Amino acid sequence: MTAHTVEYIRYRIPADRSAEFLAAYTRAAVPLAASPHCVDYELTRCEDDFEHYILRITWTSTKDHMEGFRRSDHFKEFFAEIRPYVEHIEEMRHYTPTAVRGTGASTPTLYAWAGGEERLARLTEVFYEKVLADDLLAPLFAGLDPEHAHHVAQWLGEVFGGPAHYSQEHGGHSHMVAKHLGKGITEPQRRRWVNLLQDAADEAALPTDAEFRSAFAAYVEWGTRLAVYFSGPDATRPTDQPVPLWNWGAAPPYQP
Ligand code: HEM
Repeated sequence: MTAHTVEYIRYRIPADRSAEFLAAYTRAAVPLAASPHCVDYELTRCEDDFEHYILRITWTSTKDHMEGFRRSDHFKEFFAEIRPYVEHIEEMRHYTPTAVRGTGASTPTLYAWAGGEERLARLTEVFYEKVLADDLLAPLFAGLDPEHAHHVAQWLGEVFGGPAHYSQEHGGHSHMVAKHLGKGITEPQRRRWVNLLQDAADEAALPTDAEFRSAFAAYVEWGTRLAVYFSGPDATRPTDQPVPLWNWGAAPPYQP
């Protein structure tokens, strides 16, 4: 779990000042968003009592908030806008996220959207038929375990938000990565793997909408480049990590 902290600031703003309050916060949000210590923020208004507002700010840590943001020029700009409302604050405290968190089902997982277990099984079946008939890839997969296609379908299913069968039955991320150690995958082989998987996605009738295919392609690009790295001379078996969970939209940049 991350060390992020969530600050809640509860305001009670007299009804006749709410328009200027919202306008001030719209301006204050600019330096707030510009702070490298701010992860995200949201100001919400109570539906039952319009005078009540809650501002939620996720900080990289309490220390970053108190010693980074509070001493920065961003804070000076921010505070200049919201100073008139400080007297209307009812609570201003930091909260530590607990393990009870998650997302709801309002957006289907990539797994569900793709067509679930059956469609991914079809994908890998078609794909490995192509791989075994391919001049560049067939030598890498000589003597392939007949269960391989099924295992890769389980892996993809878990990555795309489906059941955790791969982790439960095979050992998770480091187990999968270790399967590539020492294979010496070349860039032309990686590119061929990507191309054949995209062809297989068409043949196995995976959804063709732009959103699904861009998320799918992004994962395949990411995963194959990792496979090349871990198959190379400098790689060692990584420590145990959870299976990566891929989602819709852009992935955030990797920041160690
Ligand atoms: C998104 C990219 C990739 C994914 C998700 C993936 C997935 C997997 C998984 C789950 C296994 C282990 C299967 C098992 O547990 O039995 C595996 C093994 C393997 N993968 Fe990949 N892989 C990827 C990229 C690549 C690429 C680019 C190549 C080569 C061009 C490759 C070649 C192999 C080989 C040779 C094995 C070992 C097969 C064996 O057991 O003999 N993989 N891969």
